[in-house]
Formats: sequence, C-alpha cells, structure tokens
Amino acid sequence: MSGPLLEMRGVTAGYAQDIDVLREISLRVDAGQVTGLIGLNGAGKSTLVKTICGFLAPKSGSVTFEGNDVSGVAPHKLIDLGICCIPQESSLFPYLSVEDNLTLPLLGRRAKFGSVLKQRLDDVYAQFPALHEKRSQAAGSLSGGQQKQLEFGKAWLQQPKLCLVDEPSIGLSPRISEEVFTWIEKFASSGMGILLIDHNVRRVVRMSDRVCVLSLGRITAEGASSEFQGDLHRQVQEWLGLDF
Ligand SMILES: Nc1ncnc2c1ncn2[C@@H]1O[C@H](COP(=O)(O)OP(=O)(O)OP(=O)(O)O)[C@@H](O)[C@H]1O
Repeated sequence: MSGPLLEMRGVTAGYAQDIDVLREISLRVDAGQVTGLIGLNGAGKSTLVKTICGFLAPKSGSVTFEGNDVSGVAPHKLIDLGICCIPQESSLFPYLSVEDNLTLPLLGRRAKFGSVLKQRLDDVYAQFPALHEKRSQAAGSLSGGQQKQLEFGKAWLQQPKLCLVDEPSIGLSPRISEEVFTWIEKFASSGMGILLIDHNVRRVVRMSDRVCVLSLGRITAEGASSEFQGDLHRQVQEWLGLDF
C-alpha cells in the first residue's frame, strides 16, 4: 500500500457539542512504523484514540484507514477492519481465565478466525510463556506486568493492521516497561502500524519513526523522530508552551 495506513485530516472532536477537545488534528500512521504521540495530561491524547476507535465521531475533518473514510464507523466494525486498541485502563475480564480473555474477541468471529484460532493461540503462548503457564487462572490474579502481557497477547491474537497503544508503561516497573516497548517494536516489525502514547517522552521519541506533540488539543510539532533529538527538555518546553 503506498498511502498512509491511517490518516486524520483536520479532525475536530469533543464530548460536548460546544466544547472541542481536539482541534484540527492531522496526523498519519504508516504500516510497519511507529507514530509517537506526546503531550501533557489533559492534552487530548486518549480522546484522539477514542476518535480513531469510533467511540467519538469527529465534528469535522476525516479519519481514513487504508484510504477509506472510517469517520464515525462503530468500534466493532473497525475491529473487523483491523484496528485494535490497547487502552490505558485494563480491558480484561478479571474473573475469566487468561485463555478466555485471549480468545473472547475472536469467538464472535468464528467464520473469520475459527480455522486459525489454535495456531494463533500457540503463537501467543510461545511469545508469552507466562500466559501459557497461567492459562487457566483468572486474569485478575495475574501481576500487573502479566496482565499487560495478556493485553498485548490479546492484540497479537487478532493480528490487526493498526494497533493504538495508550500509556502501556503506566504503573509498571522500569524493567517490565522496557519489555513492553520491545513487544511494541516486535508488533511494528511484523508490519503493523502503531500509534504509541506514553509519558516516557525520551523512549517514545527513540522508538518512533514519526513524532507528534499534542498541546491543548492541537498538534504543535510534528515530524520524523530524527528531528526530535538533542535537548528534548528544552524542546518539550517550547512545544508545550511551558516553563518548568
Ligand atoms: N468522557 C469524558 N467526558 C467529558 N470530558 C472528558 C471525557 N474524557 C476526557 N474528557 C476531557 O477531555 C480533555 C482531554 O482528556 P484526555 O483524557 O483525552 O487527555 P489525555 O491527554 O489523554 O490525558 P492523560 O494523559 O491524563 O490521560 C480533558 O479536559 C478531560 O477532562
């Protein structure tokens, strides 16, 4: 595919009719690449993810996926098209087993996935052996790091074309956080496009192909990650219009 995998053009969106949280947002994610999105708390990063995932419809502008306009398309239809989200909050069912959590998103899609389910499950277990070991245990009994593995395993099972990853390292130890970033790199090297949001600005810049800075609902800086080297602290102050 020559064009971007995902493209937002001039998207304005918000929760109330007369308050815009996102204003004229334009960004792109390419297949096999990571676009990093950085910004302060409340800048609108999660709102942007919700807009791509179909939970919020743009008031103006467009979201296109593989060249097709998907603005306002329902979340379950976007999953069928190959858009997957690993949200900031847990998306697990704590009283269901690890394996049930993994397979749940595919069960209603047996026609599409029935023949590959077993093979995909084996693949997830090969990558995350701890999940295999604990496959019959309740998801809620896993450690924070293992629950994050389960979130990523669930996404991998769906083999999406685009994966939106919102604050994956929040609440995790530095060692587990590093592991999480290696999974994201693996996802991207398999050909998946990634939109990555994380508070670890330096890490996001280092592993992204493109970086966008979101400030008060607007993109205030955007470019190849090579343009975001050097004194990040000073640059971030400028992008965000802050003195800290
Ligand atoms: N469900 C909602 N209803 C109304 N306003 C909301 C809702 N969710 C978020 N907001 C508001 O939208 C703005 C952007 O919030 P959002 O969660 O997108 O920011 P964020 O950049 O992801 O912040 P954080 O890093 O803290 O998660 C904030 O002013 C927030 O209060």
